Amino acid sequence: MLRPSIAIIGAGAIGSILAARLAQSGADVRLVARGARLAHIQQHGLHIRDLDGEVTVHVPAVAALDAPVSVLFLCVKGPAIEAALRDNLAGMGPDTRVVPLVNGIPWWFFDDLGHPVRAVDPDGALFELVPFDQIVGSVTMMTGAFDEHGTVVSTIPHKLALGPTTLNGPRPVDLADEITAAGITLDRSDHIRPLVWQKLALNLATNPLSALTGMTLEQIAADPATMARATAIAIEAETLAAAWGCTIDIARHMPAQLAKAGAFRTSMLQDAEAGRPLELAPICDAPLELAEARGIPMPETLALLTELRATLGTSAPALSQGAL
Ligand SMILES: NC(=O)C1=CN([C@@H]2O[C@H](COP(=O)(O)OP(=O)(O)OC[C@H]3O[C@@H](n4cnc5c(N)ncnc54)[C@H](OP(=O)(O)O)[C@@H]3O)[C@@H](O)[C@H]2O)C=CC1
Ligand SMILES: CC(C)(CO)C(=O)C(=O)O
Repeated sequence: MLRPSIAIIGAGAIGSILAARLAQSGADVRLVARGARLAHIQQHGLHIRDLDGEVTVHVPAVAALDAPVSVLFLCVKGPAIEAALRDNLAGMGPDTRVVPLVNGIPWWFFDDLGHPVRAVDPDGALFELVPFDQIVGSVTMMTGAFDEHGTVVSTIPHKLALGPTTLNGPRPVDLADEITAAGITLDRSDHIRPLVWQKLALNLATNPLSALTGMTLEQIAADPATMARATAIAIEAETLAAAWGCTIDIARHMPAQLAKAGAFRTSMLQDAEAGRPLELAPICDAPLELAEARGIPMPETLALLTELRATLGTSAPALSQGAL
C-alpha cells in the first residue's frame, strides 16, 4: 500500500521527535529545517533520547518543500506559522491535510466567531492560506527539550490527539496507521475542542509561570504559593472554557499531574532561557481576548502576564500580537 507523503515544518523539539519516530518506522517523511540546524541534520541526522533509548536517525531534511504532500505537520511556535506556511506553499495541494501541532488557541478554533481570533491571526492571513476543510485538529501531549549536546530529550510517552475540526471536518483516518507505527499513542477524538481547551488551560497555568520563576513543572507543584497561582489561573481557564460552551476539569488534578511530569522545563521556559521570543499570543493573549469577548474576568492571568512582560522588558520582545 502506498504510504502517505508526510512533511514536518520545524526541526525543533517536537518536530524532531516526530520526524525521527516516523522515519524509524519507514514512513515517507521529510523535515523542513533552516540555518545551522538544517546543515546539522543533513550531515549528522537527528539525535533523540526518549523512553525507548537513544538513537540517531537520518531523515531527509530540506530548506523548503517543492511539491504537495499528503500530510503537513506544523511544528513551529504559534507566531511563526504564517511565515512557515508562506515559505512552503508548494507543499500544500488541494488534498493536503494540515496538522498544526501548536500549543494555545488554534487559529481555526473560532471560525464561528465570524472573525479570526486577533491574537493568533490578526488579519485573517491563516484563514486565507489554509482552507478550513483541510485542517486536522490536534493536541500535542508529548514533550521535548534540547540538551547541551543538541540531543532532543523526551521523558514521557509520546501521545497525540487528532480529530476533525468540526463534525464534518476531515478525519485523520489514513494518518492513524503512520502515527501508531511510529510508537506514538494516538487519541482519535471526534471531539477535539474540549481537549484543546484542556491543554490550553494547562499551558496557561504553567508556561508563563515557569518562564517567570524558572521553575520546572514538579517545582511548581512543590511550592504552595506558586501552585496556588497556577490553580487560580486554571480555574479562570475553566470558567472561560465554560463561557464558550465547553466543560473542562483540570485545576483539581493539576498538582498531581505536574508532580508526575517531573523536572520538565516548559517550552516557554526553554524559550525564556534561550532569550527567544515567548509564545504568548496563542497561549495567553488569545484566551484573554476570548475572555473579553464574553465579559469573563481573568485577573490572575492578566496579573501574571503583566508581571512577565514587565520582567522581560524590551530585551526579549514577545511575539505576541494581541492588544494587551
Ligand atoms: N517542547 C515541548 O515540550 C512542547 C511543545 N509544544 C508546542 O509545540 C510547538 C512547537 O514547539 P517546539 O518544538 O518546542 O518549538 P522549538 O522552538 O523547539 O522549535 C520550533 C522550530 O521551528 C523552526 N521554525 C520556525 N519558523 C520556521 C520556518 N519559517 N521554516 C522552518 N522552520 C521554522 C525553528 O527554527 P529556528 O530555530 O531557526 O527558529 C525551530 O527549529 C509549540 O507550539 C509548542 O508550544 C507542545 C507540547 C510540548
Ligand atoms: C509539556 C507542557 C504541557 C508543559 O506545560 C507543554 O505543552 C509545554 O511545555 O509547552
